[in-house]
Amino acid sequence: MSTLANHSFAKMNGIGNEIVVVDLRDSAATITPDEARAVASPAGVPYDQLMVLHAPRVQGTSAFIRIYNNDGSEAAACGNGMRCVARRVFEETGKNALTFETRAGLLNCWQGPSPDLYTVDMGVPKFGWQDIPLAEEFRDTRYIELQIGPIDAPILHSPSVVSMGNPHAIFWVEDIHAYDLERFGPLLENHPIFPDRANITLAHIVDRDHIVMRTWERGAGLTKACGSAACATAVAAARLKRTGRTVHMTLPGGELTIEWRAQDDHVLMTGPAAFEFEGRFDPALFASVTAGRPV
Ligand SMILES: N[C@H](CCC[C@H](N)C(=O)O)C(=O)O
Repeated sequence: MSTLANHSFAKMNGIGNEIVVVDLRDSAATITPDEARAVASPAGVPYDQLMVLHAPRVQGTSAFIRIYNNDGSEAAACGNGMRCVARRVFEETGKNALTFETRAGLLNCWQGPSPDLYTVDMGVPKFGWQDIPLAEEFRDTRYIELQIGPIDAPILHSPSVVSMGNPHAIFWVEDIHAYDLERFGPLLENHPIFPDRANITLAHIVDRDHIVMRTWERGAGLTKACGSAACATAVAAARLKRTGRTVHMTLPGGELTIEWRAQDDHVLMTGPAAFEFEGRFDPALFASVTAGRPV
C-alpha cells in the first residue's frame, strides 16, 4: 500500500500556482511518478506541483524537498512551491528564516517585508547552452534560433533561455494574450532543442521596472503563476539591458518581486503563499499504483 494512503497533506497556492505539500520527513519512502499522478487525479487533490519534504540530508537544512509536476515528472526548482513550504515550516517551528535542499541546491528562505510575504533565494541563474540544457551549441543564449509558425513569418521566435535549476525559454512579445499558448506551449515544451523539455513563457516588458508574463509549464501545462519562470524572465530582461536588476512581475495569478542581486548574482523572489485546507489522502487513490519503496 502507498505511503500516501491516509497521509496528511496541505493544499496551498503561490499566487494561484496550485501546490500540495506533504511531509515525509519521518518516512524513508519516496513518491513514485504513479503516486504523484494519482494525487493529481480529479478524485485526488488536483495540483500543479507536489512538494514532498524528506528528512534533511545536509547539516543546517530543515528538509530535502522533492518537487513533482502533475504529470509525475520531477523538477529541481519550484519558486511558488518553495514559498508555500517556507510558510508551513515557519508556522510549525516559529522560525522566520530556514534553509532547504532541493536538487537545484540549498535555498535560503525568510519572512518577507510583511507577514504575508515570503522571500526565497532561488540561487544563481545559468546561461550556458549545456546548463539549460540545449541539444546543440548556442554561444549567445540571450536569443536562440527557435521559432514557431511559417518560416518566413514566424509567430514566435528568438527566445531567451535561462536555467533556474529548471529550463526556461522566454519569448518577448507586445501582447502576452495575443498567442494561443495552449496550442504552442506543448509544441515548444517538447521541442527537440530542449532534451529535458522546457517551461515556456510569453513576456512583455512594460518598462524598466515591470514585466507582465504568463507561462506554459513543463509537466503541468498552463498555470496561473510560475515562480522560477518569473525569476528566469526578470534575469533574461536584465541581461538584455531592457530592465534593471529588480523587477516587479505581473502574472495571471498575482504579483512577484524579483531581485537579481548584484553582489553575488543570486535571484531573490518575494511573494505570498496562501493556505487553503488540510486533509488526508483517500487510500482508494493508490489502489492501482506502484508504491514508493524505502530508499
Ligand atoms: N514546471 C516546472 C516546475 C515548477 C515550476 C513553477 N511552478 C514554479 O513556481 O517555479 C518544471 O518542470 O521545471
